[in-house]
Amino acid sequence: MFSDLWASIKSTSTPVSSMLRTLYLEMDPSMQALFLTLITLIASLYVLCKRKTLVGTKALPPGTFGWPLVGETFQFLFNNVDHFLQVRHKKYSSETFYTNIMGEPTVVLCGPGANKFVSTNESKLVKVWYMKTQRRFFDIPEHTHAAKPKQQGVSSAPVKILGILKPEGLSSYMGSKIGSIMHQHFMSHWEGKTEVKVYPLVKAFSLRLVCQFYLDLDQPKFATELESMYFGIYSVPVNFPGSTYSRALKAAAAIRKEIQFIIKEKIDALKKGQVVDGLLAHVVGAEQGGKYVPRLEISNVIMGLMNSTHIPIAITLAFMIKNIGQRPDIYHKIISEHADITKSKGSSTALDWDSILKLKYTWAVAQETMRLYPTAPGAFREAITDITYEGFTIPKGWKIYWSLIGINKNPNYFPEPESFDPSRFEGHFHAPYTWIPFGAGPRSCPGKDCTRFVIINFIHILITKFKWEAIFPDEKISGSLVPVPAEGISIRLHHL
Ligand code: HEM
Repeated sequence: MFSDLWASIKSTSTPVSSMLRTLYLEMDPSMQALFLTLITLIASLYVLCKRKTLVGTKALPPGTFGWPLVGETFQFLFNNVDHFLQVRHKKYSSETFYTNIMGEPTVVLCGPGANKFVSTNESKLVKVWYMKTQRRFFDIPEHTHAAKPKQQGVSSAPVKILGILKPEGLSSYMGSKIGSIMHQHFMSHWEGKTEVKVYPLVKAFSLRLVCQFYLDLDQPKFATELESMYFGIYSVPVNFPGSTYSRALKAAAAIRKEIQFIIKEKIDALKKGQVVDGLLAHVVGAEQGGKYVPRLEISNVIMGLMNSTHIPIAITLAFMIKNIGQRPDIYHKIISEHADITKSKGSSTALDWDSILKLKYTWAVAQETMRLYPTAPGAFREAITDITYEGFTIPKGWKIYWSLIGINKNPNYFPEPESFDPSRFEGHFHAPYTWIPFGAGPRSCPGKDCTRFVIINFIHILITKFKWEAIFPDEKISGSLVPVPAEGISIRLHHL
């Protein structure tokens, strides 16, 4: 907090701040600490007074700002997110409340009404807002709200990548790669084993996939860095040595440096007229106004995609495998669904998109997994103007935390919410806007089809080669905002 405060004094250039700066620099270290404590106290009092004024003048939803400066950031980041929401829903008997997260006055919205409201008012009443962690890791300038590239038409690089994520691109481009990656993965990690730990294995698989797919690397890299960065997004952005945030910052810098180096290699090869293969070469080679797309831009897009793909796919696969292993009824239903496809295709090649679409029950199992073990708990927006929502005001400039999972375990929307029941997603659809793991509206996830493609392909190979059961069905789940299998999910394997 002190370092942030000092950083903001350093970066502002009013006469008062220059005076404070001069004063600070002339003090000895003990006086400097006292000085910062005093400033913090004064700032807290100021924030308290300002809050009183804000709360007094607007018809805000119920809620509290929590502690001065830190607000309810710690409860949000470190309590289980379901608990954070449930406590406040009970207290305020509403799916809308205000709080302070990451030093920002924030209204938390959840429920079908909120899902429809936020997703249909993108760029009209709300715009995307990134936490400091995201801005620092992905090099997003403070006031950039990263409108979708295809809407702005600025850069062809991200558009080219996102095009490949569409179903037709997935089958033709990713299909050939994923087939051989899965074959090698199962040969080296599963074949011949009688017991395995699933989470480390599926992480290794998805790491290999992202390295091969996005960077054209045969040898996977960045295992620790990508994980640090992913979980560092939900950390307190104070950069002291050893903190989650500091580790994640270092990890992001290391990944960016390495990716830029790989991009440079591709550019050099292209300049020499060599034939360069792979998605990255395809993007790097795309010229904009006679120039190659800036390296920084490409590396940020690639980092974002690696981050969105690696851990979410691994966590979803791990919990899906665990639940299938605990439920013979689900296992048998999946096996019979895959039998026809296996007969016509064989089990060692990747399934094409048409086959993926036929495997509806397997997707229902994945959907139920994402309901109970969601990897994208929510997203931030900023109010572009004073917004009236359900009779309350969300003042202009306030942040909105759009909880995508707030009703995932609400019995009004999902009866017997704790039971793993894929049939909820079969045939009859749940009510609109009740289940949106990939978001909704113009900023919804462009990786939804890719997720479905990878997960179903993986389960297809697994189910046609093995039968399994979970060794510790009651294994604990760690993680507060994103669920992580605490012990890695051990299963007993039987080769078919
Ligand atoms: C379990 C898997 C996944 C889940 C649950 C998920 C969820 C989400 C959600 C909820 C958003 C919207 C955030 C918002 O509204 O601000 C999002 C955005 C995004 N996702 Fe995914 N995602 C998954 C996998 C993927 C994959 C595999 C990719 C890449 C291939 C991907 C790429 C992206 C990108 C680039 C965005 C930003 C879109 C934008 O800002 O317009 N995601 N994801």
